[in-house]
Amino acid sequence: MHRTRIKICGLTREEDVRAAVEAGADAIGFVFYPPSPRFVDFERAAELARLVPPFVTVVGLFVNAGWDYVENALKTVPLQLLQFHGDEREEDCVGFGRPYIKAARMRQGFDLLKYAASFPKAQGLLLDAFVEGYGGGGETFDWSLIPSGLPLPLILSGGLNAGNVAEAVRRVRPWAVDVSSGVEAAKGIKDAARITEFVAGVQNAHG
Ligand SMILES: O=C(O)c1ccccc1NCC(=O)[C@H](O)[C@H](O)COP(=O)(O)O
Repeated sequence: MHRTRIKICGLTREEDVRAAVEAGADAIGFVFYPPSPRFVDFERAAELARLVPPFVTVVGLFVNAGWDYVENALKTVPLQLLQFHGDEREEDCVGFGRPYIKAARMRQGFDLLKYAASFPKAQGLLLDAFVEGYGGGGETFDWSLIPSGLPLPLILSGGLNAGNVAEAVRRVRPWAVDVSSGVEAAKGIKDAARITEFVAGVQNAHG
């Protein structure tokens, strides 16, 4: 079994970036969605990104953002991967000169295979729970809704934490996991111990 990659999302503080990198995160995410309690502006994100060493991917998360907004982010922040977490279509996600992943908001009756087919250029599909406010809600979804035969690497998210991530990895076998609320002391404030426990939980899943 491959090593499950780990992304920690919604970082706003220097100590949290350091804690994520130190714990072994493969990627860190900045939320560029102003209504979010985890929102950071581009200048702040650029400062935080300076703390990220090589081979840890810096991801920018957008929700229904305009073209100029994403372009401006890219001018200021060294983003290596774009995460589109809203109602974007394929044509809204390509053309920025960066790979992208697309979030799917999982719920009963949602046709994930059809959805995946509408993002042929995506590098991966991030499965999140359907929550008000688009994401970062700390809620799990029914993992049995995930069909087999997905054409893209699967990134599992939504309500993961140190207590459930090992079971999630064993059951779903995702390429990667993504967490925000589950490693927080408060919204936007990460907790170093919870980050370390979460990473250990992923590693435990591999036996
Ligand atoms: O974090 C937010 O506030 C947010 C707002 C709008 C869209 C997405 C958002 N976050 C997404 C993530 O942090 C993760 O990709 C994922 O949803 C995990 O969230 P959580 O359930 O809190 O672990």
